Amino acid sequence: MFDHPSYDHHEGVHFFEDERSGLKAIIAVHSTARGPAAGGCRMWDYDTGEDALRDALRLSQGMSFKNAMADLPLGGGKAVIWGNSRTGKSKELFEAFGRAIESLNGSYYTAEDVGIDTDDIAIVSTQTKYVAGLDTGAAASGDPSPTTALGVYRGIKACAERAFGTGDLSGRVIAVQGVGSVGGYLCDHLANEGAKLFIADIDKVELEAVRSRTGAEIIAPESIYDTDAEIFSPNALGAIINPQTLPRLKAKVIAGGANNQLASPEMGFAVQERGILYAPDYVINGGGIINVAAEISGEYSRDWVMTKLDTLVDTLGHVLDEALSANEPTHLVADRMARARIASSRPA
Ligand SMILES: NC(=O)c1ccc[n+]([C@@H]2O[C@H](COP(=O)([O-])OP(=O)(O)OC[C@H]3O[C@@H](n4cnc5c(N)ncnc54)[C@H](O)[C@@H]3O)[C@@H](O)[C@H]2O)c1
Repeated sequence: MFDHPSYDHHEGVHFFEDERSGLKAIIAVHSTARGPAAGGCRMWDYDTGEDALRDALRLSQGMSFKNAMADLPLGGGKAVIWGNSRTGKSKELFEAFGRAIESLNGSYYTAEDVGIDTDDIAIVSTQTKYVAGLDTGAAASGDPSPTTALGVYRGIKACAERAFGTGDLSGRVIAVQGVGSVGGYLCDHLANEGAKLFIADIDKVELEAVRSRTGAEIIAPESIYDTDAEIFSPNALGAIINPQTLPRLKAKVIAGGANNQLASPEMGFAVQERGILYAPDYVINGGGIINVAAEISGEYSRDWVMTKLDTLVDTLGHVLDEALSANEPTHLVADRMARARIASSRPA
């Protein structure tokens, strides 16, 4: 574990198996320097346990950085459940997962991520109080996706302002990869402002729903990288900016909600070399965790969430401006800022 390429001084990496329900889960706690680790749970049918581990390690580190950049009193962690979210869910599985979280005594809070919905989280909450993203309850914050999407939309405008001289998106051609929870809400915002949308997804039902709401044009999933778009917005899975896809992109901006968009840090340099402005994913997609943090605080306030979102958009602007003026890749500037924020919170 200590030599794993994605291991970054994680405080704890926990493996859980429950034979009765079939649960196989990994909970990675990257840092609790700023507060309890918080980050969603992803359910995915990984090819190997190694793939699941790599995802848990990378996503949890991303959460530390994300929570720091959103200026939240939270550390970073993430859970992955190894299984098919369409066929592998059961009450027993999420109860076992809830017990796993409870056994960590509050060092990790969970919520929704890919493959997990509010019904699943409600079952988890019967076994542990270290859970957020609930639909009901005194401080319930519900689905974080609309707030994530709002932050991504505002972040895209901040990028457009720097790349095109105006944040106005009317008439801008935008390719959106993934129109699930975040991508779907995002398309609504973009279409409302008059952007011309191309959308791709492997889920035909979601695609059709978004097309009929927004008038977007549907593109085959593999062709989205070749679309003649000014902005590319990834809102599906990670590692989609890689040596195979980057040369195909025509966009001047990459800005979307997906986690871990760069296949490797080197891709951040390659993106800059191509003259593309990249919004670091864990900065632009911090809206959802802000919404979740309001729930964890025990007293949900929409005003507090919106104020934090304003600050987040400003922080993204600082990252972009610093990178542009120092001629540095944006991911490097964001990483430096995030690590400095975490280090300054660590008890002496
Ligand atoms: N939900 C949130 O609040 C939140 C917050 C921060 C980051 N994120 C990240 O945003 C991304 C999307 O999250 P979500 O909650 O919308 O998940 P989701 O499961 O609702 O949506 C993901 C969509 O991507 C599609 N997809 C999968 N593979 C694809 C492919 N090869 N090409 C095109 N589309 C594909 C899926 O069919 C699905 O519609 C994830 O990377 C997630 O980690 C989500």
